[in-house]
Amino acid sequence: MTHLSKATCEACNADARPVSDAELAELLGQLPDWRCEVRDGVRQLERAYRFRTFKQALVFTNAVGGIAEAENHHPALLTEWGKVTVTWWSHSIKGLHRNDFIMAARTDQLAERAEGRS
Ligand SMILES: C[C@H](O)[C@H](O)[C@H]1CNC2=NC(N)=NC(=O)C2=N1
Repeated sequence: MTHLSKATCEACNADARPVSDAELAELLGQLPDWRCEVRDGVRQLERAYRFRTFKQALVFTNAVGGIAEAENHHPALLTEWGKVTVTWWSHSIKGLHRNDFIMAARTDQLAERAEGRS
């Protein structure tokens, strides 16, 4: 089975299939630091990363923006002093697609290489 971070996103349109409850559990098992939140009935994947400085948080924020642009799949990003909260979901299906788990795994890869993690 391909690790999520090595998988590629597929084009996701309004009739794409959301992950099932069983797939959600299985995919979350591969992303132990992420949690599933439900906001206005929309399932979202979320993780906070901590940094020593705001500048390092901002550098990481821009790096996540870079992979989002490359894959045309975009997160919500909350950048604070010492912390970046990343939230992935698929707007087109108002829920979670396999793409969101791929991008969460790719986000973890960026974090592993980021400066100033605390
Ligand atoms: C037109 C463009 O491809 C779409 O709007 C893309 C852009 N980025 C996106 N990002 C996310 N998270 N969900 C989407 O449905 C989405 N759709």
